[in-house]
Amino acid sequence: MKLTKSAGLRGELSIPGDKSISHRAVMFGSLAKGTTHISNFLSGADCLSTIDCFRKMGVLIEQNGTNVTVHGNGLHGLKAPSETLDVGNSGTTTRLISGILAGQDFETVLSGDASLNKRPMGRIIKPLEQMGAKITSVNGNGCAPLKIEGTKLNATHYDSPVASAQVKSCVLLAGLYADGKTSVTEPALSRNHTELMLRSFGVKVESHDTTATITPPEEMIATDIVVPGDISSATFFIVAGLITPNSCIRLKNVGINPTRDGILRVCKDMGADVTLENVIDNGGEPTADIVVKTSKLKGTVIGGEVIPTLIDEIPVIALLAAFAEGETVIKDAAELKVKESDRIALTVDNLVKMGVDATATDDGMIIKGGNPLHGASINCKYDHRIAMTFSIAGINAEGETVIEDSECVDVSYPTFYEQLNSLQ
Ligand SMILES: O=C(O)C1=C[C@@H](OP(=O)(O)O)[C@@H](O)[C@H](O)C1
Ligand SMILES: C=C(OP(=O)(O)O)C(=O)O
Repeated sequence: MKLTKSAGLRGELSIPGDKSISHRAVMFGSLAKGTTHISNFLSGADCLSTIDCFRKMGVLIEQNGTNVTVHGNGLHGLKAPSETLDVGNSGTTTRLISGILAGQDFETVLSGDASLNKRPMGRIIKPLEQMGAKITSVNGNGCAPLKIEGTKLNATHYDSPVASAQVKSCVLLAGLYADGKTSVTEPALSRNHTELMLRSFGVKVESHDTTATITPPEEMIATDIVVPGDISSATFFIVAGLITPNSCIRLKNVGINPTRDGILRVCKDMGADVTLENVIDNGGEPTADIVVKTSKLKGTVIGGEVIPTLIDEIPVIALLAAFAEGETVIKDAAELKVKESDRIALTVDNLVKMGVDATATDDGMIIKGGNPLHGASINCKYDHRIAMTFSIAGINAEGETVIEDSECVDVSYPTFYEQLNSLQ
């Protein structure tokens, strides 16, 4: 993909469905009794991997674009797959499904693409083993492929060393099959979509501060899910609207769950002109239209408890910081090193390539704003969020920017370039 400087972005976008919520709707619908209708489903490669895995375990799932119907098999109705489950590029699919598979009465093997098979799975192997699960890293390196021999599980309490919704969700989902209440405490609250959605499927889940507790149900009951727009996807256009001169963009129907809204807090701290309209409280997963205008920005410090609420947005927040006056420090974000790529190194390297004063640190980065950007050839290492971040950089740089392997945006945002073009 080739990009050149934009004269301004104007118009409105309907942001595609939330990736985290789309994954969970398919998983929980598959385990429920009855039919779950999902609307505004994210038809991105990661969520399609989740559909594929459950189809291979005998669940009838019909997909018609953003409408998905899941004919659930019930809590104990999954069938042994006849082949390895392909989790593609998706950490969420891998870690959440592992919790479910640990409690089945059959064996499965999970494997993904080159990036996925390098990501750490020890973080789920440890708590699952504490519950009595039989789960092994086939190559003995703590990564996928994973072999999971389903078995009876013991209820447990797990103190997670990381604020990770994938780890928390894995343990809670294994808890569906445990012999009593299972709880997880995390160092800071991560996204709570699992807790909220399990409740809407009739499961008792209690949340107190950073602890979530599940009581294993007899059955889960199907329900309909309307997926809000993905705030992580919206953030590319929030940043684009703020840094591109002469811009005014309305992003419609974006999920603003407080465990996901850190970007809005950062925008406020940086002095950005971002307003929320049509705020709707959908019972736990609120939505709003986000209106963004070109702004004069100032640097800030981003760290601590806000980090899990904006973890996937950090590469593009770093770009925002490059257009702010003064220094921005991003800290407590070492988790970025174990995403689809090392997002600290790759973000900083590519920002520097485009002329930004950016330095990587052990747990984040320091960006001094104000340097003009110039075009560059960007190797995104097949990381969708890096490809989109540097596409937005490209429309704000002198000369031409080329994004290699830009098709990887399909992982979370297949219509990204179409929507970007519609604003020019
Ligand atoms: O639970 C989820 O849906 C997700 C949790 C986050 O990962 P971690 O749990 O590893 O922080 C996030 O980065 C990922 O994109 C989606
Ligand atoms: C980290 C991400 O996803 P996952 O962990 O599901 O691969 C992401 O979408 O940025």
